[in-house]
Amino acid sequence: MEYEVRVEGLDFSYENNYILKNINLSIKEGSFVSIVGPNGSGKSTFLKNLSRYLKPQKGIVMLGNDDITKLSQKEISKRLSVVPQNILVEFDYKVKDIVLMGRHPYVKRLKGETPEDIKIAERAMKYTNIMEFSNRNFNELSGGEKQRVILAQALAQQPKVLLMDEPISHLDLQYQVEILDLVKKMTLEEGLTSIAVLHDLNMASAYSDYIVMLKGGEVFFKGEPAEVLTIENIARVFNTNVSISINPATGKTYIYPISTIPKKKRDFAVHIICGGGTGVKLIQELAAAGFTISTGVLNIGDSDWTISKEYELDVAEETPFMAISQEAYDKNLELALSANVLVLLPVYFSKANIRNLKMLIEDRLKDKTIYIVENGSFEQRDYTNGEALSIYNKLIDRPNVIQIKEEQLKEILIKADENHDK
Ligand SMILES: Nc1ncnc2c1ncn2[C@@H]1O[C@H](COP(=O)(O)OP(=O)(O)OP(=O)(O)O)[C@@H](O)[C@H]1O
Repeated sequence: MEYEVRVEGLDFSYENNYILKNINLSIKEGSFVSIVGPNGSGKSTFLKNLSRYLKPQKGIVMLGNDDITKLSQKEISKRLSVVPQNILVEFDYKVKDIVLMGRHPYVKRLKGETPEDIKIAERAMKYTNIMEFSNRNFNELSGGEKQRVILAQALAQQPKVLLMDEPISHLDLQYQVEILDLVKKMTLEEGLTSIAVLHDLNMASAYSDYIVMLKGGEVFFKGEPAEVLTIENIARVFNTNVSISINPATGKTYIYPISTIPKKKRDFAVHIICGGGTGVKLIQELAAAGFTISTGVLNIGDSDWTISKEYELDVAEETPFMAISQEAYDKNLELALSANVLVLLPVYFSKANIRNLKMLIEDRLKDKTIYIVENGSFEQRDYTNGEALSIYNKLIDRPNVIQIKEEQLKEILIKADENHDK
């Protein structure tokens, strides 16, 4: 398969300060790729390594079939153009001259621009809707107008690859959509490969074929928008609670941030048996609703463990890959006993964590309401040769156990809390 941009084993550091670590990516020709990640995660540094403005200490960047280090600056400029984050134009050039500078890689020495160059620059100005101020001085323009001029210059370069660092940060909504529509159209119709640093995850979701999520200079997740922009991934990378839905108009993932300030602090305590990421969404929702939450037994480093720690919950924990010890079991039971209700999420059971299930049939918990969330068949989650299934079957027959869908859980717990307060 032909790849327009390929990055292999790229490491970059400023002096001894490692910024990018072992980046590997293959970006297909004609795709729209967004680079997302928190401030300081290395997005701009990564783009600068792609354009050879910065040179990686390790690894290679391929443009088509060529190693970028083997190409001359002029050759790179014919294939790749950059819309930088900070636009600095020291001399007060006219807009049309700045756009025409995009033709420099093509201009033959002593010959100057040809009528063809001028036509291409004008087309780029029309595309970006800046014709009306083509005779004005660049430094008089607003931030958004400047951003469009720089994009026009980049397009006048007729690149195969367009790198954009926060290209819509200064634009109002109309121009955000216009510019991203324009770039998207060029990827679809002209095979342009576009790689953009975007802060707005909803814009990234709407326009990208592929998203790369950086954290601490490493690729944390990459893939199609719906695979990358999940509640769990956003919580881990941005330390932020979001809820996600599918935009009915576009079919794309839509992200809503959730304030972490609980509307009401509740004494009502919920102990959640989870693991492997099954608890992330519920923990966020219940924490946002003000519940007192505990979790267990979770292996240290598991995504449910990580989010529990971020929310400073009480967690019964165990060393990774170890079976639940007596000590962890006792802590889990202690948390379960002090909670008002228990919740069992659809986790996989193996010999290592089967004690989480066994605990729920302890006599001491027979008066505690246990909500069980099932999302398929328990058999598929049983890796204990039937031992877990037989405990589970006993459990669901108990009068204190209620089977429930996960989406009903929050409302039921809110009601349970209100009844409990009366
Ligand atoms: N010229 C430089 N010299 C030394 N350190 C730098 C330099 N430029 C950036 N850094 C550091 O490299 C890290 C990554 O910065 P970078 O600008 O790539 O992040 P970013 O993800 O684009 O951030 P933002 O979202 O804030 O624009 C930061 O810690 C930053 O302080």
